[in-house]
Amino acid sequence: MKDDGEPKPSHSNDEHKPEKKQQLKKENHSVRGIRPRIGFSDSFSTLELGGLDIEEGHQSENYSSPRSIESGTLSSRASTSDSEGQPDLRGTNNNQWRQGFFKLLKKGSQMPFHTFHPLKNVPKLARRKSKRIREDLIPSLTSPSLNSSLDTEFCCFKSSWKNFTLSEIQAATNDFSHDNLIGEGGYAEVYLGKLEDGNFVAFKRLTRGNQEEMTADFLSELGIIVHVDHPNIAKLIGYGVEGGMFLALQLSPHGSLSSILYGPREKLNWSLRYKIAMGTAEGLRYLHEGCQRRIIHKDIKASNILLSQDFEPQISDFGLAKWLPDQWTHHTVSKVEGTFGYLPPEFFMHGIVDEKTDVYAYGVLLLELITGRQALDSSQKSLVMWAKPLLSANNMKELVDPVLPDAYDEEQMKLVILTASLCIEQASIHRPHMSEVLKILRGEEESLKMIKERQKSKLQRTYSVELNDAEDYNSTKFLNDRDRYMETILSTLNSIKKESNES
Ligand SMILES: Nc1ncnc2c1ncn2[C@@H]1O[C@H](COP(=O)(O)OP(=O)(O)OP(=O)(O)O)[C@@H](O)[C@H]1O
Repeated sequence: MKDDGEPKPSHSNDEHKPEKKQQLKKENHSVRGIRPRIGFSDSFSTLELGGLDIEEGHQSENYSSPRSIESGTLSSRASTSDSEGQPDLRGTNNNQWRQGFFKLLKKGSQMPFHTFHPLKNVPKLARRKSKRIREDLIPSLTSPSLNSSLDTEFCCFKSSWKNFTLSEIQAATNDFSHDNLIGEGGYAEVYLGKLEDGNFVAFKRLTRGNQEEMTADFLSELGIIVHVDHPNIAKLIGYGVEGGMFLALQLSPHGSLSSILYGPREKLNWSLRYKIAMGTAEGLRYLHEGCQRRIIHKDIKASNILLSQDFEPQISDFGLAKWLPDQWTHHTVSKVEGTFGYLPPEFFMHGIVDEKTDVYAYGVLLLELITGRQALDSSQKSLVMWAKPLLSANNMKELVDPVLPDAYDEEQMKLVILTASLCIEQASIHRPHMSEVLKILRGEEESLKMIKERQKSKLQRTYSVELNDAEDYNSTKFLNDRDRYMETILSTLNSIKKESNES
């Protein structure tokens, strides 16, 4: 990048160098596509829009994820839990708007997206009640209610996003100059771009996979990010579909949390870390409970938390995110997607995805903020495994990042440690929802009391009841560990309460 005297992201100086690029490549990138991505249970955005070819008007009716084909499991669709009771997405009923979508993307804001008018009286989907998936409640793609919802979604697709031409992106990024490369994930390169009006943006260019894989990832990310609007979610400015697939995102001047936490982390004093913990929790609560649909991010990790000028965290990278219909308690996937070190046990064991998948990853993120250690260290040792004995022993001194010697608010630290402990509970039912997480982090009396009651009653329960509740976790060792763990949580709660009574 030319030195034009313009402000640059603080991380740009060294990240532009080739050595830094190599370093970026070693980051703990997300895994996508080990198992086939099929079935309605994937995000509507991926699948509904995934049938589109990037070339205008070229649309395959028999679309399927190329990963499914590669893994040879497409034909065994019915045997995967993804597909059980799933409606056929390859029906032609929605072809009309499928065909239109890429045309709209290419035409950009001249073509208003509210071509898709909302249908009135769209029935509100009921909140889920039972633990099991009610197949009779699964909306059929051809059912009027689902089509209505789709229309409602797309009426919200603002036309204000800029459709960048390739030459505009090239001009902004110095023709994808290495000097402008500010980030690299497993699936994309991110370039600093300077627009004609002098504003800076981040251009995310999808780089991995073949055309169809990239199309599915691009549309998945675009399909989610255009529907969300929250101060703690990365902001989309525009997109480009010429000569590749690009998302133009608001530039985060400090880069990602991982670039600071695993770089010059002395910069991250405790109050900034607490702010990042709170803001990320707010963003996740919004995704899970506050926006039009339940969105599971599925890849919460330090490199997907971007930091604004004043260190406000913004959740980014919706390449793996899923929409869950309200009637579904969870969604079962048949492939491992996400990032090692952040994935909960039920995901590894049964492919279960729900809000608690993100809650677990958020717990790992809290541990990273507390300890300054990475989710997986250089020898692939998990932070959770390292931290659990210290959490059980309530060993705050050993847990806390050595670069924060006593320079932290002890009350806040205790609350964050407590929250992390709860979020990484092995059994997902014992993890809090994000709205509860926020209450705990704020130290709200009522929620602390509730946790205390819950922990007490859990301690009183017999092992057999525990086993029914969480059949995955049936080793005596684990149950012993958990008892110790719960006792620690109780004692932490007692000390927090005592301190707040004294003050
Ligand atoms: N808006 C932005 N502003 C500044 N830097 C950004 C921005 N978006 C992304 N980056 C940087 O680029 C990196 C890679 O981006 P991103 O995580 O979206 O790519 P990815 O290929 O989807 O990653 P993953 O392998 O985790 O799936 C981020 O970790 C961050 O450092």
